[in-house]
Amino acid sequence: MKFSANLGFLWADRPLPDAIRAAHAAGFDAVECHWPYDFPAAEVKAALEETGLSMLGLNTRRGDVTAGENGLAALPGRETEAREAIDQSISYALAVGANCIHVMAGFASGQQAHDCFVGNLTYACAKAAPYDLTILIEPLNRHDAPGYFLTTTGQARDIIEKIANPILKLMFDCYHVQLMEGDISHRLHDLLPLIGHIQFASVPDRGPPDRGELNYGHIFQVIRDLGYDSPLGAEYKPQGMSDWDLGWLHDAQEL
Ligand SMILES: O=C(O)C(=O)[C@H](O)CO
Ligand SMILES: [Mg+2]
Repeated sequence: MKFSANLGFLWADRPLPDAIRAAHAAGFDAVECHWPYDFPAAEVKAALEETGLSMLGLNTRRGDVTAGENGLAALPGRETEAREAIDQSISYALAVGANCIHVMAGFASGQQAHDCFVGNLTYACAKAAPYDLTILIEPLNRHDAPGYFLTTTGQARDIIEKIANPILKLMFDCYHVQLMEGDISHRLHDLLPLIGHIQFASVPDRGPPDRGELNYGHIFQVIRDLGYDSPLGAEYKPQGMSDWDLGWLHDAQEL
């Protein structure tokens, strides 16, 4: 199996080009990031070319982070900013050769927020379609992101089916799904046609996948047996030296 290092959490203390080099040296097959916009795209692209890794995905910017914002796309009245953020993410993705853009919804609720999110995602799909990019939406769990608009795979499925554009897909983050809904194996099976990217971390501490309440040895095999062969995103937060032991990676790459 193949694995992507999420550089929003792994080697996050380094400039993004150096984090890409570290992920390559550690044996990852690909990388992905959160918000790369502080780093010149040319430097990121050069590090990708030097290592041979591809950048799988990046997120739209969150808005006013100092005010606690976590995305703009479901915020009624903020459509102009949300669409600028989408345009920015597409430009950056094209400049570095990234495949997927996660459009972040933000903290909101209700029908107006839903309509706003659908409108902005429809815009994102129309803008991204000529470039063979995938637009992702990701349910986040209520412990880490209380008040976030998108929280369950059912809600995401409804939105994806309503927009009905094949480039709009689900980011299935096993960590968030377990905290909100559980039943990971059945959900992976049922949602497979809608899934554009899979991420993972231990539950509940968001550490490496070789501990916690989920058995990733089993889940990785479920994913493999489903015929899903894109790299899986290691999106976890190492907290101590032992969390940097990548034995799990080398074992899982043999599956
Ligand atoms: O939080 C996550 O799981 C993500 O994947 C986002 O990209 C960052 O909020
Ligand atoms: Mg995630």
